[in-house]
Amino acid sequence: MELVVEGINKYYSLGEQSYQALRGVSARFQDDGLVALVGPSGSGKSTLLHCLGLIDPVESGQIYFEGQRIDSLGDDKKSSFRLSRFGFIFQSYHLIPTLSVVENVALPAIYLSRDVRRSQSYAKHLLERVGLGEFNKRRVSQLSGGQRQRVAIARSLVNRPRIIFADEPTANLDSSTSGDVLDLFQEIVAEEQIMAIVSTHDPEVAQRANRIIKMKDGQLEVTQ
Ligand SMILES: Nc1ncnc2c1ncn2[C@@H]1O[C@H](COP(=O)(O)OP(=O)(O)OP(=O)(O)O)[C@@H](O)[C@H]1O
Repeated sequence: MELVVEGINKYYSLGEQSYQALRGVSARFQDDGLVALVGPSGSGKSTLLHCLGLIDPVESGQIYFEGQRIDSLGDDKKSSFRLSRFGFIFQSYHLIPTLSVVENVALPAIYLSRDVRRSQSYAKHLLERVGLGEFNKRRVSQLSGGQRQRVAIARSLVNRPRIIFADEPTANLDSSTSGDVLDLFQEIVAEEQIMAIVSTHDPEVAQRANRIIKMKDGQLEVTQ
């Protein structure tokens, strides 16, 4: 699959001033497997992931998925596009503590108005896949960090996405747990032929990547 960005600019307003976090970013991703987005703190990695994943709007420039322009979709179309094609994994998991593990995993499917029972049954299958089959009914607060990130991986897969955006997925994990979570993630991404764009400071992620993209001051520095 192909994701193309052309000249995107993103500003944050800071009181009366504005700060330009992305400066004319252009890139083409095509069946790239695991892509690592690296660069110093504040260089714009999270901002770029949020914009590519249609979580945040861009001020100018265009984003195309399989040739279709997606940044200019209306709000409803944008969110159903995002839910059905993209999955997300965050540094601090973003799981809902009042829901059970299986309910968390099924949630993006429920948001797409999919059948609740079928969504939960697929969620259970995904939890087996990430090694948490026995934890379906637990609350998220009863899980370790590594287990929470496995739940988040399962959740990112529930709508069978084409692209997963992961924002520093191992930043809160110790190195041995990170290694295990990355092994699993890498395996699933390859099996399902999903493209994964991962922002990271973790050299282990970069080592595993099929492609490394470097950011500096809101721009792409070097692509390989
Ligand atoms: N909501 C916001 N409001 C104002 N400025 C922001 C906001 N979010 C990010 N920024 C600024 O935009 C720039 C890019 O931030 P971003 O979080 O994308 O960087 P990053 O490369 O992901 O950093 P890190 O590696 O520390 O996570 C930074 O200068 C940051 O201070």
